[in-house]
Amino acid sequence: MGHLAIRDLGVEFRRRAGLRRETVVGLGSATLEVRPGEVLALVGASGGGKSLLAHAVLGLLPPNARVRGEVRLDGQPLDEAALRGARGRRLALVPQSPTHLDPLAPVGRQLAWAGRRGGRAVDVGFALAAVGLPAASAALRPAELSGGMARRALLAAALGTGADTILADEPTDGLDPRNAATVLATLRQAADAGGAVLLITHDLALAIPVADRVVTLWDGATLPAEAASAFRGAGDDLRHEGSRRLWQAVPQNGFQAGERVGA
Ligand SMILES: Nc1ncnc2c1ncn2[C@@H]1O[C@H](COP(=O)(O)OP(=O)(O)OP(=O)(O)O)[C@@H](O)[C@H]1O
Repeated sequence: MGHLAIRDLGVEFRRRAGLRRETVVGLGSATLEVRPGEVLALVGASGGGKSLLAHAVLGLLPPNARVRGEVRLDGQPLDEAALRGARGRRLALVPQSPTHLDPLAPVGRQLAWAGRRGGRAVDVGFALAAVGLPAASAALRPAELSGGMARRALLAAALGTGADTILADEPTDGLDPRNAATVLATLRQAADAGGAVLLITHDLALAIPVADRVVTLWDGATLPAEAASAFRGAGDDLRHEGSRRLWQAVPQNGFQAGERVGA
């Protein structure tokens, strides 16, 4: 059972600007909890820090990053040693960029590696079918995959680890509606099997049908979670003004081009 708790997580970068050094805030402050058996959607505008949150949890930030805050897995602090043990076993990332696949290895082999990292044998054909990929894609190298196929291969690899806590960063980006639905259904199944799934997306409308709760990243900080079912009608069941504004801004609710959310 996965239970991921993040408290006041912030990320800054140190960089040189001419002769000066400056600090850039990538993620202001994020607090959220992903419980076993749920899909928690983290939504927010592009550049808000959603990917940084996932990378900070997994310890994948570059050396010039400074991370503040607390991350716990099943109540235990996820410090460096705990992370080494959990990454690829308890905790898996579906990265946003398909470049995370090894360019030289066939997909099937990469799925088998992922399983081995998690201490299990992967049925490659089954893992591919679960994300809507044909069995023949096991023999293909990443360069032979379409962008959408590569994205689904990344999801298959993350699930192949058997991790009970999955952080999926824009997993439907670039997918047609049918394949996006397959990916979301697969994540839902992982949660229904007891896993904790953090679904990171800029697309609130896409997240609502699959998520149990939704956390909005607003101006660099998270709003308290809302029930996904509260995003309906005029948004009267939503508890926070920021959530209401986000809901009113989705195209289905008559968002006008040029309107600015939060203005
Ligand atoms: N290595 C880095 N050095 C400096 N700034 C960075 C670095 N990585 C990310 N940032 C900045 O941090 C902010 C948040 O980036 P992040 O990739 O987390 O956004 P996001 O919400 O995932 O957006 P998107 O949905 O477009 O991927 C951005 O302003 C980005 O430019």
